[in-house]
Amino acid sequence: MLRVAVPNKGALAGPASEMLSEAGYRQRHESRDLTVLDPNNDVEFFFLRPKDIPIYVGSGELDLGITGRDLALDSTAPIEERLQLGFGGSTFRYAAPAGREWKLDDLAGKRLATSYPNLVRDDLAAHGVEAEVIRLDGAVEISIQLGVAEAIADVVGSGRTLRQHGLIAFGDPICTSEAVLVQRAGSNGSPNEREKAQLTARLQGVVFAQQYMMLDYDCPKELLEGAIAITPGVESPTVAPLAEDGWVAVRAMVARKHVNNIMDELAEFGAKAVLASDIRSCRM
Ligand SMILES: Nc1ncnc2c1ncn2[C@@H]1O[C@H](COP(=O)(O)OP(=O)(O)OP(=O)(O)O)[C@@H](O)[C@H]1O
Ligand SMILES: O=P(O)(O)OC[C@H]1O[C@H](OP(=O)(O)OP(=O)(O)O)[C@H](O)[C@@H]1O
Ligand SMILES: [Mg+2]
Repeated sequence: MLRVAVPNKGALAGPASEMLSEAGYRQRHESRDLTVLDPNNDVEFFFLRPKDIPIYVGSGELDLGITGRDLALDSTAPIEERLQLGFGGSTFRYAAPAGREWKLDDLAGKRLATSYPNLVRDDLAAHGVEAEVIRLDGAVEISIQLGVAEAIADVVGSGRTLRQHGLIAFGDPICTSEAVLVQRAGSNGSPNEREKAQLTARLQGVVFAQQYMMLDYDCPKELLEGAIAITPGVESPTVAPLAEDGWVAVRAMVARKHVNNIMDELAEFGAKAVLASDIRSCRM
């Protein structure tokens, strides 16, 4: 039986469970449940703190886990990314009081508060900056005001928390994060590889389905070549004859973020009845 770790709280918990449900797995109904057995799929899910998930997966006790790339990098556990899941996007950045220009070198000799001390120490070392790293559990943005640090390094989503505390991000992002499926480092080809590959493929199907849409349209035959250039699909589009002579129906997957531009372009080009629909899941 495959044993899989899922975030039990925080920004990643809801979307991770939704993605697993969409991929056909049983998820918990009670937020206090710490395990769920899915006998049909031969998987047991363990609901754990996202920060702890690299430890369980790195020890080999659990086969796969969902966590944030930033948390995975901060952990010293031997784990590797198997799949990017496309949600929980954030950047991890240095920040300090607004009102002056900050550069990375300005951190030399300063106290820097963070919940991700390893990630920060590695980045400071890579830039040759020596600063004192103060480890806090959360609410890091308030630490400067409270006098324990001169600067911070923290997760930035919308940027609202930084603004609210009069802070400004500076320097290149230390890390660009999203939710990732992780496994123990070097465990590809382990005895349960087939089961791990199946869960990975199912999640990949949902990730693709969320990032793509299906486009259908009618196209005059003489414009087909140009229309295919606009919607080349993933492999190549499906083209089928229409009852009316001189027309074909075209079906192709397009990236969700470009769908409206592509629909405008097709309509301008001479396509008719351009329809966009959601994809629930797929295997590529
Ligand atoms: N505001 C946000 N927007 C997007 N992703 C976020 C945001 N906050 C956190 N994350 C992501 O979620 C993960 C951290 O999750 P979470 O906040 O649940 O952990 P935690 O801070 O260790 O736990 P807690 O805050 O409950 O003590 C990281 O991968 C981070 O990049
Ligand atoms: O840029 P924003 O959209 O404002 O989000 C960023 C904030 O969200 C996270 O905090 P969380 O809610 O996890 O609380 P924590 O500080 O206790 O970890 C993160 O640590 C930042 O504080
Ligand atoms: Mg948090």
